[in-house]
Amino acid sequence: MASDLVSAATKHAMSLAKAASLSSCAYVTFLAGNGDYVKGVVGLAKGLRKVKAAYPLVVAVLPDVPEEHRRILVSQGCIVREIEPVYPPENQTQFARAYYVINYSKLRIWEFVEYSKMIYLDGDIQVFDNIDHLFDMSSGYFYAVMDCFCEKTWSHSPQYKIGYCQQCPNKVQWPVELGPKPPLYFNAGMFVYEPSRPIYDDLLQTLKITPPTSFAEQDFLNMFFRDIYRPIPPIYNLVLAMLWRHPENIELEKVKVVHYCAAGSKPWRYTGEEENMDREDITTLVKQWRDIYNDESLDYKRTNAEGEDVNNFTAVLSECGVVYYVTAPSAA
Ligand SMILES: O=c1ccn([C@@H]2O[C@H](COP(=O)(O)OP(=O)(O)O)[C@@H](O)[C@H]2O)c(=O)[nH]1
Ligand SMILES: OC[C@H]1O[C@H](O[C@@H]2[C@@H](O)[C@H](O)[C@@H](O)[C@H](O)[C@@H]2O)[C@H](O)[C@@H](O)[C@H]1O
Ligand SMILES: [Mn+2]
Repeated sequence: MASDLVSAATKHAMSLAKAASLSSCAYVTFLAGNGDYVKGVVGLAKGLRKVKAAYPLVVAVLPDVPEEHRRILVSQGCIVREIEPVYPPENQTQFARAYYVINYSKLRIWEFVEYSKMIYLDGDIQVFDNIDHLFDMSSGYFYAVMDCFCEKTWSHSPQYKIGYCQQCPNKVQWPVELGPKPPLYFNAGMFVYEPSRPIYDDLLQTLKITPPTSFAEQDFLNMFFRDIYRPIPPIYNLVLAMLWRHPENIELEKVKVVHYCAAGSKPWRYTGEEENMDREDITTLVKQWRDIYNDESLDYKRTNAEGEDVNNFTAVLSECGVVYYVTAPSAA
């Protein structure tokens, strides 16, 4: 009995793996620790399913992500890939947020060369409209949405100190005495990129000789990809602070991707107490995230070639000790 199941599972996993390798695009996110960000990733997996994304969601997990969280992600149709941490050189830098040091591990996703193009999404992002078309953009560039420098998290920067922001470059001109205007700067919570072994090796080699800075891997990626960075519209990564810092640049009804990065905005731990968190647009966006997260109809249903629900199949397998991470053809 168990041996039949195992051979069936092997065949099933191999057919799915073959299907996944044919579709050389995928979404990818990053998960670290044993805390509640796993809820963000589950919400993202369900959101991609709701918009009928055509590609799987790969989750790059650090070794400290517990087995139970990995099972939850597999049960939601995710492809779970363990990565080793990446640390910046020894430094005295004060990161904008202390935990940013773990975000350098995101660089491992350049090693996922079985995919020709990937869209990286932070675990605190939700996709409310299909964005598969972004995979069709010209290759050879790094696509991401421009960030905003107006939040207190930027108070260390010359931009913040003089009130300059790339979102409104004519409001406060960049003073000549500060030298050339800073190049366009992207938010690293969402980007379209091409995995590549040579670029991966170059990233890690370059990191070894690059002193860390406040926004950790985001600063590093902006420096590294400066020459091929192409801005894409903010509808693809609404950094929430834009709603109160640059509302003139945002048409909320057209936004496809929301990034819950403002302090206090993580939907799975939202209380509404922090600054700006009582805004109607924020409470609405948090509810929209929670509606998806709590929608059981969006849970992943594993089916075989005959379309039969095989969820119990996975459960039975795990009972007889066979735990495998099925590479599903699509998390959606
Ligand atoms: O404890 C943590 C902190 C961060 N992350 C991952 O790292 C990303 C970047 O961190 P965060 O989104 O909190 O930064 P922000 O965009 O809010 O500055 C998160 O979205 C998660 O994917 C994680 O998995 N566990
Ligand atoms: O490790 C650095 C992080 O830097 C970025 O977050 C920041 C940035 O967006 C600021 O502009 C905001 O003011 C701030 O709130 C927000 O946390 C990325 O979202 C995240 O993925 C990660 O790269
Ligand atoms: Mn984020």
